[in-house]
Amino acid sequence: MRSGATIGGAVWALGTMSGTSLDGVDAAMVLTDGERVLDFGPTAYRPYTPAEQATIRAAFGQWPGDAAVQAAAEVVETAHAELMSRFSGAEIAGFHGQTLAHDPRGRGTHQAGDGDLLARTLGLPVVWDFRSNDVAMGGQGAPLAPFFHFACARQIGADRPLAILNLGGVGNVTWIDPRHGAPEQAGALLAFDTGPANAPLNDLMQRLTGKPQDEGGAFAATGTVDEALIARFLDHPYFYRMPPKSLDRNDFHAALPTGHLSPQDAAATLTAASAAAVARGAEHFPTPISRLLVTGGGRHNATLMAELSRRLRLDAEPVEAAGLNGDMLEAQAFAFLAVRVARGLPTSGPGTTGVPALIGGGKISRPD
Ligand SMILES: Nc1ncnc2c1ncn2[C@@H]1O[C@H](COP(=O)(O)OP(=O)(O)OP(=O)(O)O)[C@@H](O)[C@H]1O
Ligand SMILES: CC(=O)N[C@H]1[C@@H]2OC[C@@H](O2)[C@@H](O)[C@@H]1O[C@H](C)C(=O)O
Repeated sequence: MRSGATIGGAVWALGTMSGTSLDGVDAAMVLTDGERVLDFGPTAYRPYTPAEQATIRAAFGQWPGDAAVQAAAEVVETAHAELMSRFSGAEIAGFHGQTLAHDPRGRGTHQAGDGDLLARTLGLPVVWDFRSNDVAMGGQGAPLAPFFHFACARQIGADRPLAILNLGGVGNVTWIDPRHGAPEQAGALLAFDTGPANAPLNDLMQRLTGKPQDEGGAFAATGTVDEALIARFLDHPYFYRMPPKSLDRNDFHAALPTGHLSPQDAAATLTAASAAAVARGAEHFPTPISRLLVTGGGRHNATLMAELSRRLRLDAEPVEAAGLNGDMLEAQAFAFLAVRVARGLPTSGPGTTGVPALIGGGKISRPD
C-alpha cells in the first residue's frame, strides 16, 4: 500500500461516518476488495460531547474560510483520531468527515476534517473528500452508500429487486436489482434522498418536551395524523423532481407547519410525513421491490416503521432481519468505498448521484 495506487485482493478497511444528526462518529471494519463484502469486522462509536456538538452546529451552512468551519474541523479530526486509533489491522481507512454544507448545483459540498492530518496521525492511507469530484462532474455528490448497498444485497443473497432505506436526519433510499453482476451496470441501481426523516420530529420533540427524540415513536403513537397537511407537504417541488436528487439538512424548513396541532398530533403528522415522502419516492422505483430493509436510527421508531409499512403496502424490516448492522452501515460503506477509490473503481454513477457517467471520487492521503 505504501507506493502502489491499487490493492490486489481483499483487505480490512476501516470506515467512519459522522452523520447529520450530530450524535457522534461511527467506525467499522470491512473485509473487501471493493466489489464484494467478504466479512464485517469490529465496530465502535464515539459520541460528541455537548460542547463539541455546539461547535459543529455553529458551522452548519458555512463554507471553508469561515472561522467556525475551522473550529468544527478540529473537533471532527480529534474525535475521529481518538476513535480510529482504537482499531488495529486495517490497511486503509475511509474518512467521510462531517457535512457542513451541501449545495451541489451552487457552491458545492463540504465535509469538515482533514484526511492528510488523519493519515499522519494514524499511520494509515486515508481516503477522504468522497463527494467533491462527483459534484464537479455534475452529480449530486450524494448518496454514496448505494454501491455498497449493492454489495450488501449480493452478500445477503438477494435475488430480486429490493430497497435499502436509511432513516437519519434526512432519508435516502437505494433501489437495487441484484440480478445485475455489478453496480456499474445500467439498471442495477437507483438512489436518491427521500425527504426529511427524523430531523423535523427531533426538532419538535426538543422544543415541546425537551427530549432529543421520540423514543420508540411512543409519543407520536398517541396522536392523530393530519392527512391534509401531509397532502400539502407532498406538493413540495422536491417530490416532483425525477431522481437522482439530494437534499441539504434544512431544505424542508417550514414545509411542515404544525403550530396549529396538539403536540401529539404534530409528532404523529411529522412521523407520517417522513413515511409519506418515502412512499412518494417509491413511485420512482423502476420495478416493485420484494423487500424494504431499513437502516439508520429511524428503524427504532415503531410508529415510523408502521407508517412505512402501511403507506408502502410492504413490511418495513430493520436491516438486522437480513443480518446487517443498521447502526454501522454508513461507516461500513465508507470502508468499502475507500477500497474502491484505492483500486480506481467508480463510486457513483447516473443512477446514484445523477453524474453523467460512472465516476470515482475521493483523495488518498498517505502517512509519508
Ligand atoms: N430508539 C429510538 N427511537 C426513536 N428514534 C430513534 C431512536 N434511535 C435513533 N432514533 C432517531 O434516529 C436519529 C439518528 O439516526 P442516524 O444515527 O441514522 O442519523 P445520522 O447518521 O446522523 O443521519 P444521516 O444519515 O442523515 O447523516 C435520531 O436523531 C433519532 O431521531
Ligand atoms: C451530503 C451528505 O452528507 N449527505 C448525507 C446525508 O445523510 C443521509 C443523506 O443525507 C445522504 O445523502 C448522505 O449520506 C449517506 C451516507 C450517503 O451518501 O449515502
